[in-house]
Amino acid sequence: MSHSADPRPMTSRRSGPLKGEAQVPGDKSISHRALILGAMSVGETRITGLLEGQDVLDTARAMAAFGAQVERLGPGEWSVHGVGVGGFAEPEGVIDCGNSGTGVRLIMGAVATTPIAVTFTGDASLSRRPMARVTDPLAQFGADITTREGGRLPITIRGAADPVPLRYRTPVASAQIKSAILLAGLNAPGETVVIEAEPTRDHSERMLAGFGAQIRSETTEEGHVITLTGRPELVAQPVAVPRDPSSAAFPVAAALIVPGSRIRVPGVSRNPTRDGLYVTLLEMGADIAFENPREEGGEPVADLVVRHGPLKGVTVPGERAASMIDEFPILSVIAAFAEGATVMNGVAELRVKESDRIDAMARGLEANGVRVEETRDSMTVHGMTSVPGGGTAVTHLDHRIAMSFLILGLATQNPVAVDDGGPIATSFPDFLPLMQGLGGDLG
Ligand SMILES: O=C(O)C1=C[C@@H](OP(=O)(O)O)[C@@H](O)[C@H](O)C1
Ligand SMILES: C=C(OP(=O)(O)O)C(=O)O
Repeated sequence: MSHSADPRPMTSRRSGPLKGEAQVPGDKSISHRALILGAMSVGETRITGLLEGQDVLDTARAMAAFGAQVERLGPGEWSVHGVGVGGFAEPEGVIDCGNSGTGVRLIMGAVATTPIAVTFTGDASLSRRPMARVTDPLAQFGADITTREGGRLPITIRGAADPVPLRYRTPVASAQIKSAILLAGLNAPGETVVIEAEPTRDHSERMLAGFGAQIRSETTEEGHVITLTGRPELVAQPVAVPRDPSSAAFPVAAALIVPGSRIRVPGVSRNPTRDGLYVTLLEMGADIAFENPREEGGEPVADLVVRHGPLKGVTVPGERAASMIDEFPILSVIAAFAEGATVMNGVAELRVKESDRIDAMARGLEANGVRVEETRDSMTVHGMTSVPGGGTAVTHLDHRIAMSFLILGLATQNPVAVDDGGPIATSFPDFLPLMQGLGGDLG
């Protein structure tokens, strides 16, 4: 929900060794998709391990507004009785997606081929983010779409009564664009095809197949090609949401930079399309063991055991960016403690997230004594043996910026403050108690 809550300043301080087990929340990407696909299915979808962050709660509310029966049965346990593909009813009010790019872009896709009129809104951050990347292809299905100037929210979509399928090459590596098109393609006759230059997170493809859609992915000379056959009957499925590797990155980072730490983070998704941070950390020399590798809810998972140790700077190739796109803010914090420079290439997309994450990280790190260089699509962090801290980071309604700087302060000489930790609740509501439980001095 968009709300203008008062800012919640938070501070973190140099801490003793972090110890114990970090039970991080359910994966945010899979949680949104479980609710949306549940709502587009026939029958009851039971979800366990759902992330109960504000982004996902906003998606749950939207599904109820379209006529699905959405019920919370217990912590992380939800039931969705769907209305079937093409079965969404016109909602009475606007659909407010709060802070969530995934929520608004996927739901816009899901309504674009159903003949209902829906107006979407979001908070100040979401209202600044580009939406034409999704509304342009959705219009090609036959939807009638009006946006605020510059393709921004609020947006009204009148879904196509007689949709035509689409063949579309995505202009930027984005699972949200791909997923919006696939969800729209569900109610278009024939084959909808998405072509991406670099593979992006594949949860939509895995889950659509699990719900009974005919979908295939192949790598051709055109790129990574996903083909969906429209008008399936989606069949309700139990969904066990694995723990979020993007949330796990915060306690993992803390253990890597606070001397003497050793923590365990159980049940984290190791989906290869989400694994780039962990590949990078191993290259930096991080001491991370992946124990008990197994399959849970259709995703590879493992228990992470992380120990503090020396790290060295590396160059992260641009081709890896999509598989760790949300982890660059926390990587730039880890990089501040590595020997030498860490160069992050091909990261222009960071400029259109909840905030301009290159700018937010660069300014915040500089305020804490770390040297950073940036270009339009790269960032270089110069590591140091002792990081001064003592600064305040501006978080710009961005949960990952807030969490990244609070982790920084656990290992700096002086405390690190953030102007507003409120947005952390969008993706990791128990971040503070979880980090305090490991021994972190923050709040
Ligand atoms: O599809 C998804 O669930 C997501 C895709 C990514 O966004 P883009 O598609 O804009 O890269 C990522 O940053 C976001 O947190 C979640
Ligand atoms: C970019 C993110 O989310 P979204 O695009 O869904 O707002 C994120 O969680 O880092």
